[in-house]
Amino acid sequence: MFDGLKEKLDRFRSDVEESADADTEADSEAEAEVDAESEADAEADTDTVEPAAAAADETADESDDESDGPGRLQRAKAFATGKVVLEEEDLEDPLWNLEMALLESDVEMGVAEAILDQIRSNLIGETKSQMASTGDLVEDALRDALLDVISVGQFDFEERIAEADKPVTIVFTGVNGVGKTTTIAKMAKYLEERGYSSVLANGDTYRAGANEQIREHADALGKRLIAHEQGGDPAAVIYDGVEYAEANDVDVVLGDTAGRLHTSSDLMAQLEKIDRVVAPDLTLFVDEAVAGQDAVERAKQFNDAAEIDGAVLTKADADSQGGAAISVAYVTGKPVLFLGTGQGYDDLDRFDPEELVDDLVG
Ligand SMILES: Nc1nc2c(ncn2[C@@H]2O[C@H](COP(=O)(O)OP(=O)(O)OP(=O)(O)O)[C@@H](O)[C@H]2O)c(=O)[nH]1
Repeated sequence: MFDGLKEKLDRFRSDVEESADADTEADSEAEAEVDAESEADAEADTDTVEPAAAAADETADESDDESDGPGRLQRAKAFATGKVVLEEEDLEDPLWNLEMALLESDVEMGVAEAILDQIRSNLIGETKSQMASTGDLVEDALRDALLDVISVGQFDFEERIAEADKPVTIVFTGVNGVGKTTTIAKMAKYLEERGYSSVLANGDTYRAGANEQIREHADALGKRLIAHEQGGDPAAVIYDGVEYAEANDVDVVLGDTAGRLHTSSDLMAQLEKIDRVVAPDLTLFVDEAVAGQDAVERAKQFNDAAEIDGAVLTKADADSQGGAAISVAYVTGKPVLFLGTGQGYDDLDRFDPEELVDDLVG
């Protein structure tokens, strides 16, 4: 998962190391020069001269140093005390390469910029002791920057379910073919393992064969399915699911919806009606991690049209880029809550930003 992105992040670390180490060598030579010059000056000063001439000499020395740039002197001094200052010029090329790498990985442009800004402000002027390598500094800066964008809006899903009045109604939205129905089945299993019963309600009354598809999952998992005829009212199906749950002490209603395009005003009217009729506790947007920027754009559009509470990204097992996983929360302000990591019912992982960042950067 996200292997391509991991490699690119790793390359950024070695880029900065190379760039900073090249400067460190130059600084070490500069420091030797500074030392040699001060020794020579000290000798000359003791041998000679009038105080006024010595003051003039000092001024000349300072302007010599400034001609090399104040940063160079600061770095030479820092080097002498076993510390090195990272400067903008050390990061210029590596940051440019990182930006390209993030965009190639389908990270949304605004998200890539936020990551770069954060890294820049974390690293520039940063000193490293001999104990902390440049690589460690870069790793920390990357970790902070990624965590900032990935963990936007996170909340504890299980706590939310535990605390909500039962039945809890969760509606799943998203375009078709991305793995919505499979995700609902996985969620039923996930909840069961945590002690919650669930009923499935097929609000996808649009697509021929949708009832059969979800029924297969319901049968395989031993779950009750509420379904109406094709062409029926999706809000009515989910409403029946809620009634069934109330009558039978079922904890969670998992409502599927038709996966028509987000540009369809029909679909949005349908979601609005579901909102009015059953007031879902959570609306989860489902899309494929592998769809990259397209998934990010759809998440934004769905959220604009019918507010979502969080996202599930499926097929993360087949995604080496990671762009959607990194971008969706920052762009929508709503958290990624789960990753689909395979076709089996157990392949639904709680999205843990820290774990993901450790995996990407560690
Ligand atoms: N590798 C992998 N495949 C997945 C994952 N989630 C779903 N799939 C597969 O994706 C395909 C489509 O999944 P569905 O659940 O039918 O998609 P859907 O969004 O419900 O499609 P519609 O019902 O047409 O809207 C199926 O073959 C699933 O097995 C996942 O996390 N990883």
